[in-house]
Amino acid sequence: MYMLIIKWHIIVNIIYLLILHFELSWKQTTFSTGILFANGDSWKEMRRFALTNLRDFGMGKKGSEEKILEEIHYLIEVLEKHEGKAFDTAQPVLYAVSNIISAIVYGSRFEYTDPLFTGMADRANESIRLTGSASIQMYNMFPWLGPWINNLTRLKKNIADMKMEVTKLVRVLKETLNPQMCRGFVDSFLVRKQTLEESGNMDSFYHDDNLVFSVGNLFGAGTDTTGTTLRWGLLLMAKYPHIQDQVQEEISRVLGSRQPLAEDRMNLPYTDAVIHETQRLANIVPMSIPHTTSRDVTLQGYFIKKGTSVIPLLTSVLQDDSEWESPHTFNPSHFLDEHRRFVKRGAFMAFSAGRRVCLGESLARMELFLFFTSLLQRFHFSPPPGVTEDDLDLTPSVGFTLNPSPHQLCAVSRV
Ligand code: HEM
Repeated sequence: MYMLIIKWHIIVNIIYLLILHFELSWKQTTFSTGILFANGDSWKEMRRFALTNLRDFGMGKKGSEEKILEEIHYLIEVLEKHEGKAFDTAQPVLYAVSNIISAIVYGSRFEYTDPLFTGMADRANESIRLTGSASIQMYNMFPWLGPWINNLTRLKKNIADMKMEVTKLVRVLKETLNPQMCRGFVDSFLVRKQTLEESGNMDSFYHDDNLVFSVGNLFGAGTDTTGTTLRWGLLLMAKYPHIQDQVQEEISRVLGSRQPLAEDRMNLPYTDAVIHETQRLANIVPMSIPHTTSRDVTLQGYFIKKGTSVIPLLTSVLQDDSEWESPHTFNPSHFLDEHRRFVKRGAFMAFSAGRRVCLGESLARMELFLFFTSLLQRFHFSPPPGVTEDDLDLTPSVGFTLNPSPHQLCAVSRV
């Protein structure tokens, strides 16, 4: 569907990229199996399993709301400790969202001071940055460059460390596994594996490698993305205080000081529009994830052979000037009608589209809403002393995802 919206000049770029990426070799660089880049039938089975189980362990249901609300409580405590002084939002936000995935995958959260946890979260974050680096992109096109690419050595080490740590955590869960009471995704995977093996199926997709990489991919895909979006939201609020005022006015009027819940979204149309507009403008996964055509296709006159690597440019939709009134400015009205009611927009494709659409969309949407409203209810965000709103830089730091450039904000308590 999104391919149809892409305009002519973008199509030309895609064709160019197709040629460049003909030798694309993601498997060699990052993930050899698991949900994200699983090949053949494996991805279908792993995706189906992950979707069902993540739903059971909280995604899109009451369970995830509880986990998110618990984590918000810890994040607020961390922000309060700064007592309104300037701090870098990156680490506290990253740790909070990492803990949501931890709770869903392992069945429990970690303390922010636990070195095992901070090591895993920091490493997952670094791996996303390395994956988007120019040298790794070059390696994807020309794998023979591998031995000369430092970032590749670093990325491979991160992946090996991640594999080792996940294996250790899985071992502990295995020792205490109770098939009647699954604590999270890992338990559920282990139970399925055990059941299949007991019935004589020793050759299923439920093997240790798929478990480790699925867990790694859930962390990789689910933390940096949500954390980065949330940080963009806070930065944009500090830069545009008149918009922050309107969000806070709506939250105070509708919720007062009570904890925001997922069901409040429909009564907070302005806040919802601000979150959507943040995702649209921040455009954090500009090139989505590379895909391969599963059959020959002809797109707007261009023939694309089966098996060709394709990079869908989400930017071309999220910032298409024929779809958005002011595509390059922060304008929450893009998602409001003349009665200030929230309106869905077909060109809002921050989570991509189609069969491989973001697997964590419903979780991410709930996280963004609950974190954003709870933080804005509690704090006023502003630039550090001596920095004006105009000085706050919206130039992204380029990687596999688009992060805000390093910055600090003040979170002044409103209560
Ligand atoms: C604001 C937050 C997020 C954004 C903007 C986002 C965006 C995306 C995008 C653009 C894709 C590529 C889809 C495609 O290939 O066409 C994707 C895939 C994926 N996302 Fe997310 N994502 C977010 C949060 C999450 C979360 C919280 C999870 C955790 C469960 C998650 C798990 C995944 C997985 C596993 C895939 C790969 C799906 C597959 O290959 O079948 N994402 N995401």
